[in-house]
Amino acid sequence: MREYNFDGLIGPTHNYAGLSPGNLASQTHGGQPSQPRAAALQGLEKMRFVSELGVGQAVLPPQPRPSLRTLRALGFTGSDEEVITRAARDGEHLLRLTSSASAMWTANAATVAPSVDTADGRLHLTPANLTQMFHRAIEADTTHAVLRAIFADAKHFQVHAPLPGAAHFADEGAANHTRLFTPGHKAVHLLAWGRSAWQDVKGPQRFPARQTLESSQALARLHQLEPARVLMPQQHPDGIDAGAFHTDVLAVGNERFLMLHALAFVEHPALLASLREKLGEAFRFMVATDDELPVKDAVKAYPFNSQVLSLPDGTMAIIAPIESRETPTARAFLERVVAGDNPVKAVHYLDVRQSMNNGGGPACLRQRISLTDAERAAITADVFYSPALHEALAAWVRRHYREVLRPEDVRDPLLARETMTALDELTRLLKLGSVYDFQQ
Ligand SMILES: NCCC[C@H](NC(=O)CCC(=O)O)C(=O)O
Repeated sequence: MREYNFDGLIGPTHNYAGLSPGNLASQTHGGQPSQPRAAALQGLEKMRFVSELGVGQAVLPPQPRPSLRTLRALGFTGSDEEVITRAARDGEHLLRLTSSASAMWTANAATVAPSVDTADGRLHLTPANLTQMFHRAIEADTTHAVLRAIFADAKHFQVHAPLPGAAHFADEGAANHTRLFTPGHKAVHLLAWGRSAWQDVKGPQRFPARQTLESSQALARLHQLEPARVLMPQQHPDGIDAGAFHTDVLAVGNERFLMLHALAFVEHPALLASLREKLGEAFRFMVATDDELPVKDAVKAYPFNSQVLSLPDGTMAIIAPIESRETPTARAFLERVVAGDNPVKAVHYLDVRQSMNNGGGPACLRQRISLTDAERAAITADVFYSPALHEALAAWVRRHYREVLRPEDVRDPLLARETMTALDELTRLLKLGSVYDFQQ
């Protein structure tokens, strides 16, 4: 098995609309101009870096925005241009909600269980319904279509439908999922959650908890995971109230290593004890206390939203956002990790600032999918990273993306046209077939 990081290609409408309460970066940068072209190229550079480390890399496409399908479903009629002009008359907010390039954060696209962990020996994927935030909920249908197109071979893959219902089964995908394993032990899946639909659990006071316990339970069932190898910790309500809207803002794990902030989970010492019991002596962890790394710094600098990657030489490397190098407490923690008794031997700081300014670090930008050789061979879409694909995608970005997008630009009907032209070309470049509603 080899892990592939499926990064979201940042879409042409990348903008700062302040859409996510509880996500402090989104709130802070709302209304500022964005740089879609630079954003997409930053994302591609991260893919290049990861690939050059010898780690599997692949790409997932952006989604059509503004979502004309959504605007039509809300009653705006006429040609594409008329739909946008009419929606703009009702104010900019609806256009902002339907123009977000938020599908770039593919950690939220789905939750995945590799075939070694599932009862039927197939790889299971469930697109996240993202019902907690309207601008993200409209991603689910297209994500489902894209995953069905890529993971089409039913012998190897099962792509489930997004979880049904609204608030009860709110699901944010792999941002709340961590898979850990040690030699000689089966993998353990951590499926975290922030609130319960039915049980009386103390949740955050200030900001919304996005994922429910009941969703995590449904994912464990759908993916046919062995119940004894699943743990469902609660995200710490104080962590959520400090801006950790997803688990991956305060915790990240890989194979036999987990690093976390003390406010990532409720009762983290008990969680670490059960992990030690399930994974044995080889399991390693590093906890940052609030004294060492104030949660405010962790939310601002995102050291836990790093990618922890297994390298071909058996060691691990951390890909952290440059904000973590600029924040002394975050940097000191990462340096302590590298010096500690664990497999991490290096930390690399990368610039994904365009995405960071909306609350998405290196880990948010990727969906981890472990594939056997046979599974990889069953995928016919051209989504696996290569220097040639990089060149083609960078040229595509330069051809189609605007340099700057101001908040009021979402009113421009040309933006939708440009995006459709770009995405239509992209589906051919990636050999995806017709996955978008405007292609039907
Ligand atoms: N995993 C990181 C997700 C970040 C994402 N941000 C946003 O949607 C901000 C969009 C805006 O405000 O323009 C979110 O909060 O779900």
